[in-house]
Amino acid sequence: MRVLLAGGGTGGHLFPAVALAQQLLADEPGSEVLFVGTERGIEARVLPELGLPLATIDIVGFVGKKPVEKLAVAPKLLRSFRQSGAILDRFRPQVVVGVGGYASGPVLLAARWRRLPLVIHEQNARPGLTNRLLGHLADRICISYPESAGHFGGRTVLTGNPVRREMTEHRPLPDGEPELLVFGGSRGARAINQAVLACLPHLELWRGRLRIVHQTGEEDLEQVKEGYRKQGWTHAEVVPFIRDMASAYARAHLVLCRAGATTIAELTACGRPSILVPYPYAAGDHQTANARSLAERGAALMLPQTELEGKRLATLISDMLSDRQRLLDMAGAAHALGQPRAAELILDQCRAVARKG
Ligand SMILES: CC(=O)N[C@H]1[C@@H](OP(=O)(O)OP(=O)(O)OC[C@H]2O[C@@H](n3ccc(=O)[nH]c3=O)[C@H](O)[C@@H]2O)O[C@H](CO)[C@@H](O)[C@@H]1O
Repeated sequence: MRVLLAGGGTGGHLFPAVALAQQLLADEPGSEVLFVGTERGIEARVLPELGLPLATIDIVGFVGKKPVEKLAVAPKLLRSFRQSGAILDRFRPQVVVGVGGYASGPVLLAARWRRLPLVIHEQNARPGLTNRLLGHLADRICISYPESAGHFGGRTVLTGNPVRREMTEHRPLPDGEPELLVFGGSRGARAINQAVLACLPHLELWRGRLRIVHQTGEEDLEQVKEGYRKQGWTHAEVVPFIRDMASAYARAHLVLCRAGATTIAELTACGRPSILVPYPYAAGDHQTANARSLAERGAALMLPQTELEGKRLATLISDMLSDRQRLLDMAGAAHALGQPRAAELILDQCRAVARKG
């Protein structure tokens, strides 16, 4: 099957598309995939490293702009629509899959113009703007949470949110010295970075015993590195971005992170206990809804950002790492919520609507 995957911008949109490409290439070795995104999106950094092909279009975001600025965006939208058409005519996909993020908009519109079959994947319980606007054009809408069906009318299929292949293998909680994985979605989270530095003085008993792997995002890297160094936590690994998240999850006894939909899908696929700090400004506060769905099932602890403070955080981390049975129970509850067949189910929908030939 020849599949065009449109969208990205952030990891939460891109990595489910990577999961689909990996599954398709494994199931049908003769198949072809092409991603369409932007030069500025995470896809331009990540896909070449994975050996997956990317075509780019020029597009800028619409949301949050003033009316005058929106007008200025109009010619760019037209150009991105033409660029998308040219890419579609060259690649001639049998099906186009939109994974959300504004780059998927013009591609899906240009594909519908050419009467190509369209499948949309929505990662969140509350759908993003692009998917809401384009939902009525799609042949199938694959959703990750039953709640989002209401936003799309009919044509939805509950598939779950697929995770990259290397994360689908469940690995039990490791033995040995404890390891804490800290990350703030695909771009890092300043509030988490600062809270972790503020909690170190309250984790004195753990110094030298607890290994921390901390993704900061690009902007805060130096400041966070300096914070660990000043406080004598010399064995923390502080990086702007983690390429091999599967290994990072596998080594972790506890994860401190945001509650983006793809992060949640990975925590449940890998079966890892977590402290979730929802990003409070996400559209419709959807990260709180994501976090709550795990917390209510004993699969995570939710810590609202308003309560994120050094001493409190240190107490939570310390209490959890001291109680292996609690970690194991939480890991088990998380794993029970995983959706290991999500990629296969979405590809089944693609096959059902794909053009022949
Ligand atoms: C602020 C905001 O609105 N964020 C949204 C965005 O988040 P964001 O892009 O942060 O998405 P998620 O938290 O869902 O996923 C992050 C992804 O990046 C990967 N990763 C992260 C850090 C790292 O160092 N290396 C790495 O590979 C993770 O493994 C995961 O695959 O898209 C998600 C999916 O639509 C939404 O649910 C989030 O609410």
